[in-house]
Amino acid sequence: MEGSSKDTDGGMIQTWLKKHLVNYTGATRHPFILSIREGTVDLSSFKRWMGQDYIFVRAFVPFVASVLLKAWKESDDHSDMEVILGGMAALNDEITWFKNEASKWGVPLSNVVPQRANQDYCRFLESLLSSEVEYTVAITAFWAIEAVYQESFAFCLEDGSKTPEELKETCQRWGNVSFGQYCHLLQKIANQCLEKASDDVLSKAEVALLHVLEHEVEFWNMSHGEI
Ligand SMILES: Cc1ncc(CO)c(N)n1
Repeated sequence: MEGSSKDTDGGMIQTWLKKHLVNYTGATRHPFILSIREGTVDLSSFKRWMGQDYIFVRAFVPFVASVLLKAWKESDDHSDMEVILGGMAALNDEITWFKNEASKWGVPLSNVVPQRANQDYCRFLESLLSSEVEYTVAITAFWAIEAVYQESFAFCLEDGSKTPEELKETCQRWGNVSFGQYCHLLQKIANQCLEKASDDVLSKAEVALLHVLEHEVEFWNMSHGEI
Protein backbone atom coordinates (compact mmCIF):
# COMPACT_ATOMS: atom_id res chain seq x y z
CA MET A 1 0.00 0.00 0.00
CA GLU A 2 3.00 2.30 0.20
CA GLY A 3 2.67 5.18 -2.16
CA SER A 4 -1.07 4.67 -2.31
CA SER A 5 -3.35 7.68 -2.07
CA LYS A 6 -5.16 5.98 0.81
CA ASP A 7 -3.75 6.52 4.28
CA THR A 8 -1.91 3.42 5.37
CA ASP A 9 -2.14 4.12 9.11
CA GLY A 10 -5.50 5.75 9.69
CA GLY A 11 -7.21 3.68 7.03
CA MET A 12 -10.26 4.68 5.05
CA ILE A 13 -11.89 6.46 7.97
CA GLN A 14 -8.96 8.86 8.27
CA THR A 15 -9.08 9.48 4.54
CA TRP A 16 -12.79 10.26 4.72
CA LEU A 17 -12.43 12.48 7.77
CA LYS A 18 -9.90 14.59 5.89
CA LYS A 19 -12.06 14.67 2.79
CA HIS A 20 -15.17 15.63 4.77
CA LEU A 21 -13.49 17.68 7.46
CA VAL A 22 -15.97 20.55 7.10
CA ASN A 23 -18.91 18.18 7.69
CA TYR A 24 -17.16 16.44 10.56
CA THR A 25 -16.24 19.71 12.22
CA GLY A 26 -19.80 20.92 11.74
CA ALA A 27 -21.02 17.94 13.76
CA THR A 28 -18.32 17.94 16.46
CA ARG A 29 -17.96 21.71 16.98
CA HIS A 30 -21.60 22.70 16.81
CA PRO A 31 -22.65 26.02 18.45
CA PHE A 32 -24.53 24.05 21.13
CA ILE A 33 -21.30 22.24 22.08
CA LEU A 34 -19.31 25.47 21.88
CA SER A 35 -21.82 27.11 24.23
CA ILE A 36 -21.33 24.30 26.77
CA ARG A 37 -17.58 24.72 26.50
CA GLU A 38 -17.85 28.48 26.87
CA GLY A 39 -20.18 28.14 29.84
CA THR A 40 -22.84 30.24 28.10
CA VAL A 41 -25.25 27.39 27.38
CA ASP A 42 -28.91 28.05 27.91
CA LEU A 43 -30.13 25.42 30.37
CA SER A 44 -33.47 25.08 28.63
CA SER A 45 -31.53 24.09 25.49
CA PHE A 46 -29.61 21.56 27.52
CA LYS A 47 -32.81 20.06 28.93
CA ARG A 48 -34.38 19.95 25.48
CA TRP A 49 -31.34 18.08 24.18
CA MET A 50 -31.56 15.66 27.09
CA GLY A 51 -35.20 14.74 26.52
CA GLN A 52 -34.64 14.27 22.79
CA ASP A 53 -31.47 12.24 23.27
CA TYR A 54 -33.25 9.83 25.59
CA ILE A 55 -35.67 9.04 22.76
CA PHE A 56 -32.78 8.70 20.33
CA VAL A 57 -30.87 6.31 22.59
CA ARG A 58 -33.92 4.06 22.87
CA ALA A 59 -34.02 3.84 19.06
CA PHE A 60 -30.26 3.38 18.97
CA VAL A 61 -30.47 0.10 20.93
CA PRO A 62 -32.20 -1.93 18.18
CA PHE A 63 -29.78 -0.43 15.66
CA VAL A 64 -26.78 -1.60 17.71
CA ALA A 65 -28.49 -4.99 18.09
CA SER A 66 -28.68 -5.19 14.29
CA VAL A 67 -24.98 -4.36 14.00
CA LEU A 68 -24.30 -7.16 16.49
CA LEU A 69 -26.34 -9.56 14.38
CA LYS A 70 -24.48 -8.53 11.22
CA ALA A 71 -21.13 -8.96 13.00
CA TRP A 72 -22.12 -12.45 14.08
CA LYS A 73 -23.12 -13.37 10.53
CA GLU A 74 -20.59 -11.47 8.46
CA SER A 75 -17.46 -10.75 10.47
CA ASP A 76 -14.47 -13.04 10.38
CA ASP A 77 -13.05 -11.46 13.52
CA HIS A 78 -14.46 -12.77 16.81
CA SER A 79 -13.47 -9.70 18.77
CA ASP A 80 -15.86 -7.47 16.76
CA MET A 81 -18.85 -8.99 18.50
CA GLU A 82 -17.34 -8.39 21.92
CA VAL A 83 -16.71 -4.71 21.22
CA ILE A 84 -20.28 -4.24 19.96
CA LEU A 85 -21.69 -6.18 22.92
CA GLY A 86 -19.71 -3.85 25.19
CA GLY A 87 -21.38 -0.94 23.40
CA MET A 88 -24.79 -2.46 24.09
CA ALA A 89 -23.94 -2.88 27.76
CA ALA A 90 -22.92 0.78 27.87
CA LEU A 91 -26.29 1.73 26.37
CA ASN A 92 -28.03 -0.16 29.15
CA ASP A 93 -26.16 2.04 31.66
CA GLU A 94 -26.88 5.07 29.54
CA ILE A 95 -30.64 4.58 29.74
CA THR A 96 -30.44 4.31 33.53
CA TRP A 97 -28.22 7.39 33.60
CA PHE A 98 -30.67 9.38 31.46
CA LYS A 99 -33.52 8.53 33.83
CA ASN A 100 -31.54 9.65 36.89
CA GLU A 101 -30.09 12.74 35.26
CA ALA A 102 -33.42 13.81 33.80
CA SER A 103 -35.10 13.56 37.18
CA LYS A 104 -32.31 15.75 38.67
CA TRP A 105 -32.97 18.36 35.97
CA GLY A 106 -36.72 18.04 36.20
CA VAL A 107 -37.03 16.80 32.62
CA PRO A 108 -40.04 14.47 32.34
CA LEU A 109 -38.94 11.70 29.96
CA SER A 110 -42.27 9.96 29.67
CA ASN A 111 -43.93 12.71 27.68
CA VAL A 112 -41.13 14.01 25.50
CA VAL A 113 -42.42 14.56 21.99
CA PRO A 114 -39.80 13.55 19.42
CA GLN A 115 -39.04 16.49 17.16
CA ARG A 116 -38.72 16.28 13.41
CA ALA A 117 -34.91 16.00 13.33
CA ASN A 118 -35.07 13.21 15.91
CA GLN A 119 -37.73 11.34 13.94
CA ASP A 120 -35.66 11.70 10.78
CA TYR A 121 -32.54 10.42 12.52
CA CYS A 122 -34.42 7.45 14.06
CA ARG A 123 -35.90 6.66 10.64
CA PHE A 124 -32.38 6.66 9.19
CA LEU A 125 -31.30 4.19 11.89
CA GLU A 126 -34.28 2.05 11.03
CA SER A 127 -33.29 2.00 7.36
CA LEU A 128 -29.96 0.48 8.41
CA LEU A 129 -31.65 -2.41 10.25
CA SER A 130 -32.38 -4.22 7.01
CA SER A 131 -30.41 -7.40 6.33
CA GLU A 132 -29.73 -5.91 2.89
CA VAL A 133 -27.48 -3.31 4.52
CA GLU A 134 -23.95 -4.67 4.68
CA TYR A 135 -22.12 -5.02 7.99
CA THR A 136 -19.41 -2.67 6.67
CA VAL A 137 -21.96 0.09 6.05
CA ALA A 138 -23.65 -0.39 9.43
CA ILE A 139 -20.42 -0.49 11.45
CA THR A 140 -19.19 2.66 9.70
CA ALA A 141 -22.41 4.46 10.66
CA PHE A 142 -22.18 3.07 14.20
CA TRP A 143 -18.62 4.30 14.63
CA ALA A 144 -19.57 7.76 13.28
CA ILE A 145 -22.55 8.12 15.63
CA GLU A 146 -20.42 7.31 18.68
CA ALA A 147 -17.39 9.31 17.48
CA VAL A 148 -19.36 12.55 17.04
CA TYR A 149 -20.51 12.45 20.66
CA GLN A 150 -17.08 11.45 21.90
CA GLU A 151 -15.31 14.28 20.01
CA SER A 152 -17.95 16.83 20.92
CA PHE A 153 -18.09 16.17 24.64
CA ALA A 154 -14.35 15.56 25.04
CA PHE A 155 -13.90 19.07 23.59
CA CYS A 156 -15.99 20.45 26.47
CA LEU A 157 -13.59 18.88 28.99
CA GLU A 158 -10.30 20.07 27.48
CA ASP A 159 -8.03 22.38 29.46
CA GLY A 160 -9.27 25.93 29.30
CA SER A 161 -12.91 24.99 28.73
CA LYS A 162 -15.45 26.80 30.91
CA THR A 163 -18.01 24.02 31.05
CA PRO A 164 -20.37 24.59 34.01
CA GLU A 165 -19.77 22.17 36.89
CA GLU A 166 -23.31 20.77 36.69
CA LEU A 167 -22.80 19.76 33.04
CA LYS A 168 -19.45 18.06 33.49
CA GLU A 169 -20.95 14.70 34.34
CA THR A 170 -22.85 14.68 31.05
CA CYS A 171 -19.69 15.60 29.15
CA GLN A 172 -17.80 12.85 31.00
CA ARG A 173 -20.35 10.29 29.91
CA TRP A 174 -19.12 10.50 26.28
CA GLY A 175 -15.93 12.50 26.69
CA ASN A 176 -14.13 10.11 29.04
CA VAL A 177 -10.97 8.25 28.07
CA SER A 178 -12.51 4.79 27.99
CA PHE A 179 -15.35 5.89 25.70
CA GLY A 180 -12.58 7.31 23.49
CA GLN A 181 -10.84 3.93 23.46
CA TYR A 182 -14.11 2.21 22.60
CA CYS A 183 -14.62 4.60 19.65
CA HIS A 184 -11.09 3.85 18.55
CA LEU A 185 -11.86 0.11 18.55
CA LEU A 186 -15.00 0.74 16.49
CA GLN A 187 -12.92 2.77 14.07
CA LYS A 188 -10.42 -0.09 13.76
CA ILE A 189 -13.20 -2.57 13.06
CA ALA A 190 -14.72 -0.25 10.45
CA ASN A 191 -11.33 0.23 8.80
CA GLN A 192 -10.72 -3.51 8.63
CA CYS A 193 -14.10 -4.02 6.96
CA LEU A 194 -13.56 -1.10 4.58
CA GLU A 195 -10.19 -2.45 3.55
CA LYS A 196 -11.85 -5.58 2.18
CA ALA A 197 -14.94 -3.86 0.77
CA SER A 198 -15.95 -3.57 -2.86
CA ASP A 199 -16.17 -0.11 -4.43
CA ASP A 200 -19.94 -0.34 -4.23
CA VAL A 201 -19.92 -1.01 -0.49
CA LEU A 202 -17.25 1.63 0.03
CA SER A 203 -19.39 4.29 -1.55
CA LYS A 204 -22.44 3.20 0.46
CA ALA A 205 -20.41 3.43 3.67
CA GLU A 206 -19.14 6.90 2.76
CA VAL A 207 -22.70 8.06 2.07
CA ALA A 208 -23.82 6.59 5.41
CA LEU A 209 -21.05 8.51 7.18
CA LEU A 210 -22.17 11.76 5.55
CA HIS A 211 -25.77 11.07 6.52
CA VAL A 212 -24.76 10.53 10.14
CA LEU A 213 -22.88 13.85 10.17
CA GLU A 214 -25.89 15.69 8.72
CA HIS A 215 -28.30 14.08 11.19
CA GLU A 216 -25.99 14.92 14.10
CA VAL A 217 -25.93 18.61 13.09
CA GLU A 218 -29.73 18.64 12.81
CA PHE A 219 -29.94 16.90 16.18
CA TRP A 220 -27.83 19.57 17.89
CA ASN A 221 -29.89 22.23 16.09
CA MET A 222 -32.99 20.98 17.96
CA SER A 223 -31.53 22.34 21.19
CA HIS A 224 -32.33 25.87 19.92
CA GLY A 225 -35.99 24.99 20.21
CA GLU A 226 -37.29 25.88 16.76
CA ILE A 227 -39.45 23.13 15.38
C1 LIG B 1 -27.89 12.01 18.68
C2 LIG B 1 -26.89 11.11 19.33
N1 LIG B 1 -25.81 10.75 18.65
C3 LIG B 1 -24.89 9.93 19.21
C4 LIG B 1 -25.05 9.48 20.49
C5 LIG B 1 -23.99 8.59 21.09
O1 LIG B 1 -24.45 7.49 21.73
C6 LIG B 1 -26.22 9.87 21.18
N2 LIG B 1 -26.45 9.47 22.46
N3 LIG B 1 -27.11 10.69 20.58
